[in-house]
Amino acid sequence: MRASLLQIAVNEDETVGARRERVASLVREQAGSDLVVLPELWPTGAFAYDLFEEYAETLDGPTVTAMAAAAAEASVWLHAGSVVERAPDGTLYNTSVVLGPDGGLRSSYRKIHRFGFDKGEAAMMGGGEEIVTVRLPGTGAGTGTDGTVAGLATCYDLRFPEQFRQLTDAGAELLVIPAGWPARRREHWTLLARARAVENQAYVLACCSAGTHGGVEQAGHSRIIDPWGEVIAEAGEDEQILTADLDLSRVAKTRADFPVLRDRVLGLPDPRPGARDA
Ligand SMILES: O=C(O)CCC(=O)C(=O)O
Repeated sequence: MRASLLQIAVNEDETVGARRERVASLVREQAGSDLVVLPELWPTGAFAYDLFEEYAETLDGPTVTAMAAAAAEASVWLHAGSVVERAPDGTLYNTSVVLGPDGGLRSSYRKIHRFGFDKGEAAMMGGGEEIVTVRLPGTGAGTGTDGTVAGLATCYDLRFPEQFRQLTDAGAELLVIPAGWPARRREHWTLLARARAVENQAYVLACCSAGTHGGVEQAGHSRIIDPWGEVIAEAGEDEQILTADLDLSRVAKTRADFPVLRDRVLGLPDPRPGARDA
């Protein structure tokens, strides 16, 4: 599978509409890749809270429509990062969408762990309630059969390993993580993305924004990490396109050769009473 991560610069001197057109044209240029990935909330910026209401959209709104057309034109699977979704009851969600090579909506995922400690996204948005995997027919080790299973998570979710373990249990071989991670915690971004690859023995596609918006400089440093934890491609701090060829057969091979997932002890006992005081 050839994967391309588009580390988009999200700056305030570009309008949402202009960025949408620019990103659509970048997606169209990725013909030849199997899977293209965009960052979290790239239309507005993950920290541009004042734009969330104005640019909230349904999943047939302007961003998803433009991305669907671009995916179909390039004939690629497109993880279109996330958008501010307005649900029928008016609730806003940070929702990732996956579009097929024909432009059809194949899956969506509402970010479960909202960032902001009761402010920002955590105050403005509802939290997702579903663990989401999506099968990408025509890609990976299963090419020609049933394709790769991707597990979806977004930005702050990266800090919650239990979500990724559930994705692995649901069959994920590839973990796709769009983000708008702040530069001031870049070390956490790179460390945790690698940890999720090692502990789940899965490929990780971690796609962050670049630029600065809402007063928050973005971390960049998008990464493609293999199931052994090796970083096979890494971006710098500016807008960049990162492309790598993934050998999805390495997921099953790594899990068979070094079978830590098999060695899990499920249902660990409760802590021994009083152990803390011993
Ligand atoms: O966990 C972090 O440090 C950053 C998370 C974040 O920026 C987000 O989820 O939007």
